[in-house]
Amino acid sequence: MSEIHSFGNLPIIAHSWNKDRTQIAVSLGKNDVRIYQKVAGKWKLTHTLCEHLSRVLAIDWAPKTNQIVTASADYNAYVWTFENDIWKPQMVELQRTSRAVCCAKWSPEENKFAIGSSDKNVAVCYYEKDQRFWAAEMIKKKPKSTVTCIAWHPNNQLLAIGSCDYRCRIYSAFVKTVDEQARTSNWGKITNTGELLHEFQSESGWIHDVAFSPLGDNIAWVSHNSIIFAVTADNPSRITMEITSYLPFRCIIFMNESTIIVGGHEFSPLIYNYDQRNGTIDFLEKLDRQETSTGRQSIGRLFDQAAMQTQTPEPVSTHQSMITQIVPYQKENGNLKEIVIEAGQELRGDVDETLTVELRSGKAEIFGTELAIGQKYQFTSGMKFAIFTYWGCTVNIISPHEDYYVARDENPMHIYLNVHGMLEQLRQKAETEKTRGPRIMVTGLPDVGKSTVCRMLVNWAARLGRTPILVDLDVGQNQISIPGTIAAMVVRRPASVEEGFRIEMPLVFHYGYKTPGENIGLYNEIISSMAMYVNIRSENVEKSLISGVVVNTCGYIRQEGYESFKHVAKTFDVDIIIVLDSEWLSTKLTSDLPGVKVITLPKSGGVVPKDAAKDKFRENKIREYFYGPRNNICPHVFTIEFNEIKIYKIGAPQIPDSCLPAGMILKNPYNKILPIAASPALMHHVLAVSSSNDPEQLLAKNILGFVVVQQVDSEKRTLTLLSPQPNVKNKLLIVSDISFVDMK
Ligand SMILES: Nc1ncnc2c1ncn2[C@@H]1O[C@H](COP(=O)(O)OP(=O)(O)OP(=O)(O)O)[C@@H](O)[C@H]1O
Repeated sequence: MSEIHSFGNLPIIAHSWNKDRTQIAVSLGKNDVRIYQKVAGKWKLTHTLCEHLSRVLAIDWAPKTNQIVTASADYNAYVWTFENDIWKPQMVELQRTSRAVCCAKWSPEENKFAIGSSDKNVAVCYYEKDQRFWAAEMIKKKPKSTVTCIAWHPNNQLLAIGSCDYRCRIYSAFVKTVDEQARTSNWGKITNTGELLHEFQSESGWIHDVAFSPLGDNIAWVSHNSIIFAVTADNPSRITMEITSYLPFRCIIFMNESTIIVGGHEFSPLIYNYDQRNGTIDFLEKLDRQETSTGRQSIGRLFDQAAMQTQTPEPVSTHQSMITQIVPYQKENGNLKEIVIEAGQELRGDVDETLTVELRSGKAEIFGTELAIGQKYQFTSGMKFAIFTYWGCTVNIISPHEDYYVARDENPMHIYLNVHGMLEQLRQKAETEKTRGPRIMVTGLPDVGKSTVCRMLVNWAARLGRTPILVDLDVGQNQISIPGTIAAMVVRRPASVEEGFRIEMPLVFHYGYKTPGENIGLYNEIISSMAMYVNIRSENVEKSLISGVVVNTCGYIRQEGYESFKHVAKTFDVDIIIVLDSEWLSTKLTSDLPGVKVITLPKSGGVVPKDAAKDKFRENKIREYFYGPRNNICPHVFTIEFNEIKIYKIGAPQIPDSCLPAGMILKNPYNKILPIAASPALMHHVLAVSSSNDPEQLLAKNILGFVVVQQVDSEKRTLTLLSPQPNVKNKLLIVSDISFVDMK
């Protein structure tokens, strides 16, 4: 789809948009720059910038600082600042430039810009605050001919230029005065301004335009001989080129890391794909889908008398003449930002739509999982993350929103790391003394980061080759299994940044509710069963014994909840209790559990109550169970007869003794195993498939998996089930209070 904006009949030599695309600055090949503003859907000329004495060849409007740089054939460049409804010019001090200034571009951070000129000069310009003028640092190793184009690397410190000596060069554009420190780059070490890092030889065409990809890993340029060139930072010695049969190209941009758009004398923008791995550039499509190449025809017609005489009507094309420049109008993937995170700081994100993170240099981790350099991690709506760096790092973030920030507040990560250090010492001691490794329970009020601390502790342990057992007793938001269960697993490798733990052979017990308070007796009983299995595993596998156990709890601390904490501590025989952000709780636990070491830790400022998001989280967790973390699994839907399965409910309602038949005493109703008949009341409920064949053992045995009731046909006496398996592995099912409506 194309939109046409018209600014008269003269060719547009250069143009640049303001930040929100409501204004545009154009050069129509004269010595002025015209600024148009959209008023009631029409472009209205609002300002004319008159200071140049000759043709304006380049314009760049810095979106954030709202400054415009213009370059002209009058050998000058000006920076225009908008004050009191007037654009005020200030000349740039380009002392050694005595030919036309052909190109000018702001750096991504807009604290400097670069210009290129016909007398082979390239200058990086910045504002001298003390003396209040725009100074220029000239690049010494200059090209051997006119500098025609400039592109900035997203890291703000590398500059690519193309020139008429058929070469494309990458220079360091680090300027001491404005750049705090030199950044790392995958194109080589950045040092002083003008250091030449790469020189790429093109065939034999003047280079008209050059571009870096959004992440800066690739560079591409076009030359007058209709060739597209591209190089990737991973292999800078290999220049990929595509010799095309089109008319010469004048401009090039990257849409993403591999998609390139070129334009020029052909009238229509063309899309190509650059495959860095295979070293190929392949044509994809014409953006302006014309049947015939209008540029070729009109040029042909200039020399073709016969054609002129017959006066064939000019074919209609969106572009009626050469394409001089391509500028992104609306970015599909939001803005890319390079962010430097200082040592000990955390970058936190609460994702609105989608967000991509890439570690460019240094070391960093997300909740204890190390990030790999160059790998892109994607987060979707509602996800939270925190990138912590112990040594300092640089990351690229692509997000359509500003849904991330670098936290400057006091960060408890060092304290958490110290706890990990202490646990590791205990493991080493256990290893030498052939005893048991540490068993930790993490408690606290709701939403203080308990699950996150557990995740970090087991991730750090796994990174050292340990295999701790993670036990998650959080029935509302279990990290291992679906809501309404408690679960345990051996952690052999750190959790995936995007998908969490890789769940291999988890041990899962059915509970059936999202808070322990719904049936605290049942909750405590299944905790006892779980503890028994975990103890057996630890005692029988030496590595597990040494690596220890990390138990996550619910934030349920009412009277019975507190008693439940003590029950957990006793059944799992924990040595250390970590209490997050609650002096009251740690004091009480210290006095009630004298043999256990209680440590109080602060909560992270990044943890925020997620009440509204909890239901969404639960729904996502169940969806993930059936459809996979990336929606890449296709579950089964099948029908089963009522008599093929037996459904049970655990826990009878508490009935006052006065309501029971005389003499009858209802003992422990919380763990009563009640057979129930299949009925429409089961619709959308999760059913846990027990590993037991004996109904009496339903409480003591673990769960094999889950199904969801999608339909109940009382007439045909059938149930339609959503299931990860094509059948139900066992015939005894336990109904859960948790439901899932499959909207897919
Ligand atoms: N440092 C951090 N920066 C940003 N977000 C964080 C940080 N630590 C944790 N979070 C996020 O805060 C939310 C709450 O954390 P978490 O689930 O660990 O708390 P909890 O105490 O276990 O909650 P609950 O009581 O519901 O079990 C989660 O979405 C988690 O990803």
